[in-house]
Amino acid sequence: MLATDNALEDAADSGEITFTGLGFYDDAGDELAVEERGALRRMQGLATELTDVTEVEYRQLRLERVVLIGVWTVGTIVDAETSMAELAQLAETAGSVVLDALVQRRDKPDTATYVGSGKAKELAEVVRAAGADTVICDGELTPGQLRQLEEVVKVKVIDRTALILDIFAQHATSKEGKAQVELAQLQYMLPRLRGWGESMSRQAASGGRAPIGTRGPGETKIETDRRRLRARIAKLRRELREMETVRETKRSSRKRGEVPSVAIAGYTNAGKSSLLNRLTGAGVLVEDALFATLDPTVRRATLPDGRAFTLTDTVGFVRHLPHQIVEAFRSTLEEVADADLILHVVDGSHADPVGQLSAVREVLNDIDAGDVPELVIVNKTDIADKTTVAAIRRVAPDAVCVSARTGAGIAELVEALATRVPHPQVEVDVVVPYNRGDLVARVHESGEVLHQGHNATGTELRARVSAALAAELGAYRAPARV
Ligand SMILES: Nc1nc2c(ncn2[C@@H]2O[C@H](COP(=O)(O)OP(=O)(O)OP(=O)(O)O)[C@@H](O)[C@H]2O)c(=O)[nH]1
Ligand SMILES: [Mg+2]
Repeated sequence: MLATDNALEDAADSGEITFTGLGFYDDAGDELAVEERGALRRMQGLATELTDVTEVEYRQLRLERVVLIGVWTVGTIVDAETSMAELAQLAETAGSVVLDALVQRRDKPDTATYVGSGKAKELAEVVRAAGADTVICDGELTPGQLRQLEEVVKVKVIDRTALILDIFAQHATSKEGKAQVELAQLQYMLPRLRGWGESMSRQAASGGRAPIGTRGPGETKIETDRRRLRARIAKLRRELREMETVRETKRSSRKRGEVPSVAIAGYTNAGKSSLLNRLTGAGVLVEDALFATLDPTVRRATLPDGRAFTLTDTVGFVRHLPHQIVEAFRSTLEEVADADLILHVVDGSHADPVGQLSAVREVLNDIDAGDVPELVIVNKTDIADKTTVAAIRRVAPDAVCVSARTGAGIAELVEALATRVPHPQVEVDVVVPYNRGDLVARVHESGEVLHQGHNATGTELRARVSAALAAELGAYRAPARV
């Protein structure tokens, strides 16, 4: 385990630095957070009674008993199964019970009803027999496809993007996280908006434009909704920009300290938070659920040689992460793009870790983090099979194998970190007067001390430090030795 500061810098976006003694986040605290989350889920269905609700509200109603449907266009049957298993896991994370799952082999999804018309009828039958209230499709559907499939199956139809957005909405806790998710949801909803349970909007939905005479002062509900949505989007954008400024300030103050930063990234549920906990004893929420972590958590850690760095836990990635999410979370994801090193955690026990590796790299490129040095960590080696681990090592030969659960390989990981975390750039040889103890402390904190001694005028230090700190020390350069 790495040494950690007790005064840990908490959730980078809370707008303030919270000091969390290690006892604060103990195991019991984690359980509590998980329990609270469950309670939140159970409260989701309150709006079920509404009869005249907008599309936005309607899509947010509880998903309870669901049937999954997928179109399998490319790849092997195993790929199709992995994809459906992930959809099932996402659905369960959102709080639903998966009753059945169907896959259809097609060259491309049907333009009208996503699956072919015959399959849609079969799906309707399965839905009826199982008593399901929702169908979830394994892809992103057009508004038209959603509506037409709904007409056949007679229950609510949502797509994978909406499902992921729903999970994010349930898991967001910080003010910024909530605002980011809401923004993503509204952007998803806007083009899909249609009234629900109201004749005017029904007309609009089936006929496209509302008939002449129904516009103007007697504006249709859908138009009012659209206007309300746009206003809300603008407001959220403004608020997020302000929060971003706060985050920027904090990040640049961290940068000024010139402590190298390491970001933990990877597919959702890979064990990123577990690894952070294992490395720092930080007590970050770990849950066998997708997207357990949405807010970046920054911890300070020290390498065995005394060098300090920051370690950031981040939101997990997923195949085809909805672009609305990437957009909305761009500012938090920038923490990753700004890092000196990315620890790319991959779940060695998963069915397709190599696919996950490339899905994550795609998102990293998307957020301009493609050039940041990356160290692949194969996690869960306690339950992974050897051939899978070997397959990962073929695509990532430098990968370090660990188990965050048992602690196996963690010592090797710390060693790898020690060689990868960048060393301070400038060597200085100074005598710091005794009244500048603050400077000496900073050299110890962010630099590497090569030699320390004391003389009549002050503390003699030979050390490697950042360029910024070297400049501050410039006034105390040691007299040339004879
Ligand atoms: N067997 C085993 N399970 C692990 C290991 N590391 C993590 N897990 C489990 O994997 C699940 C996910 O762990 P998290 O640490 O929450 O994963 P994450 O990557 O932070 O997930 P998100 O924040 O949801 O993206 C939890 O149930 C952990 O207990 C490991 O080394 N071995
Ligand atoms: Mg996590």
